[in-house]
Amino acid sequence: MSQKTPRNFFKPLAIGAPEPMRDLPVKIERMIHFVPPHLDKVRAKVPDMAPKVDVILANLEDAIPADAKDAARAGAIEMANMYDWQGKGTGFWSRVNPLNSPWFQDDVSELVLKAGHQLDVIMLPKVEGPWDIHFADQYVAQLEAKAGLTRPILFHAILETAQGMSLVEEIALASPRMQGISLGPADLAADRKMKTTRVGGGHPFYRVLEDPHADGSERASVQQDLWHYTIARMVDACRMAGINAFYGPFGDISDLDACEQQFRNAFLLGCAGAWSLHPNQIDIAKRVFSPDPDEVKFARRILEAMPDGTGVAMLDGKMQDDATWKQAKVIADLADLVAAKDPDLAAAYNN
Ligand SMILES: CC(C)(COP(=O)(O)OP(=O)(O)OC[C@H]1O[C@@H](n2cnc3c(N)ncnc32)[C@H](O)[C@@H]1OP(=O)(O)O)[C@@H](O)C(=O)NCCC(=O)NCCSC(=O)C[C@H](O)C(=O)O
Ligand SMILES: [Mg+2]
Repeated sequence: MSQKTPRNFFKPLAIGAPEPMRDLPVKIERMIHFVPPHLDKVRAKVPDMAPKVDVILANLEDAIPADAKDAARAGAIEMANMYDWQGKGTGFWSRVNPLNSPWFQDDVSELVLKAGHQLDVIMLPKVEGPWDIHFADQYVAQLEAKAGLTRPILFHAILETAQGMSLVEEIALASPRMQGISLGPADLAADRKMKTTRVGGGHPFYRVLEDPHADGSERASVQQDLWHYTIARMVDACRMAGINAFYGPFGDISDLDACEQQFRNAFLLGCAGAWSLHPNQIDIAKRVFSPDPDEVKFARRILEAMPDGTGVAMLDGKMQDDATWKQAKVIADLADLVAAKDPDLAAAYNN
């Protein structure tokens, strides 16, 4: 048997390392806000930004120049001490460099040994298979033991290679540390040899054309979603493993409408949040990944109409049953989490 036994799955991988979590913390993670830690001007904004977002991520990988990797790592460790992350509830994550890079070992060891007490999640890029998670899992356990940490640091994998895509279910199940997976559309497009230089969103050439008309009139054609299959499969793998799926970056910073549409597609397909690369994407993610007030009120009506979650009811002409009760529960529970952090939305959900 190549799999660990169920009992061994939750055994610490180093003597002295904290017990792996059996249940993940329940948090809202509507936006994972990327910060380039080597830029003093942007890093200085962290204490002001932290209360306004759900997660701040210190990015050490792509978008950080090779000659700034040490500065970015030092900046990330400084960020750990710029805010009371564990006390105030905003997630503090860091995206480290790839496991085969010359920077991975220093990234992970310095983050865990010097910032582990504040670090919630390590984001692992370019994950090829469960073996990457297994390696990082034991390496981090050794470092946690050395640092005397009492809370395990969780992992978030980026789905951005064709091999990783083919093994996404095994990646999702590879460790108790797994808390989520994000789509990385740029690297995945490159690895798949897709013919687009865009970071997420659609492409004007990816369309469906209507059949020819007898009268030769112009045929309607509609742009299609390049990412539907990928996001849907990622969501299935994550939900099967009891973790959350996330849409990653939307690179056209100036196109707020297309960003919102891409985030909304991901939300409707089951994603819990998205990356925000720029301040102008934070409110888009907040708006999209918080349930709509009218949807919340209707969901609560479904729960009230079937208190024990079984049977059938008609609401506004729509059939409700055990399945829609579960759908309603997803929306109502998310609304409760959002309302606890966002007084404006709390008011909108309750008026
Ligand atoms: C994309 C940017 C380089 C744009 O920065 P800039 O040119 O400075 O934008 P603005 O002039 O509009 O900035 C306005 C003010 O906002 C501040 N700012 C900019 N970015 C951030 C930020 N992320 N957090 C906080 N504050 C930010 C500027 O400093 C300006 O402030 P002020 O002058 O005081 O008004 C930049 O946004 C950026 O670097 N974003 C992060 C990009 C990133 O992390 N990319 C990597 C993730 S995507 C990826 O790796 C692909 C993925 O893996 C895949 O494979 O798909
Ligand atoms: Mg990438």
